[in-house]
Amino acid sequence: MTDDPLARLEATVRARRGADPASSYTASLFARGRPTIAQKLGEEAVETVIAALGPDPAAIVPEAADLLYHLLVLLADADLTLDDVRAELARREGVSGHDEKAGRGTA
Ligand SMILES: N=c1c2ncn([C@@H]3O[C@H](COP(=O)(O)OP(=O)(O)OP(=O)(O)O)[C@@H](O)[C@H]3O)c2ncn1[C@@H]1O[C@H](COP(=O)(O)O)[C@@H](O)[C@H]1O
Repeated sequence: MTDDPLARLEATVRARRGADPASSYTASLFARGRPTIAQKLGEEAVETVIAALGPDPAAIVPEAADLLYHLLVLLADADLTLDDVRAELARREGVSGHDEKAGRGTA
């Protein structure tokens, strides 16, 4: 078991795929499908933006947690993992910002 709560949450979310929707909010999201999952992610992104524009920076934290949770659900629904995202971030480390924006990054 990892010490990283985000990695533990990823494993829990992935384990909810195919579970009884009545037993778990995560399973109910998978049952509702990709459009609903994407919509929920968008809503949580907006709530994070609203918190960011408010007076209390600490209010961003719970919204960011909701956002990350729903991103993990989306990744799992697409059979993708945080390691896929880490690999993309690592790839970008070797690409200049200009080339990346122009879509000329090296693979
Ligand atoms: N981290 C989260 C987490 N973050 C946010 N949420 C849920 O995301 C929902 C977002 O709130 P909304 O008001 O937008 O949604 P809602 O009105 O409740 O429901 P809908 O709009 O989707 O119908 C809330 O129901 C939150 O409980 C989460 N639900 C579960 N987890 C974790 O996921 C794991 C699996 O949980 P279960 O699916 O409950 O087994 C556990 O580790 C949980 O801690």
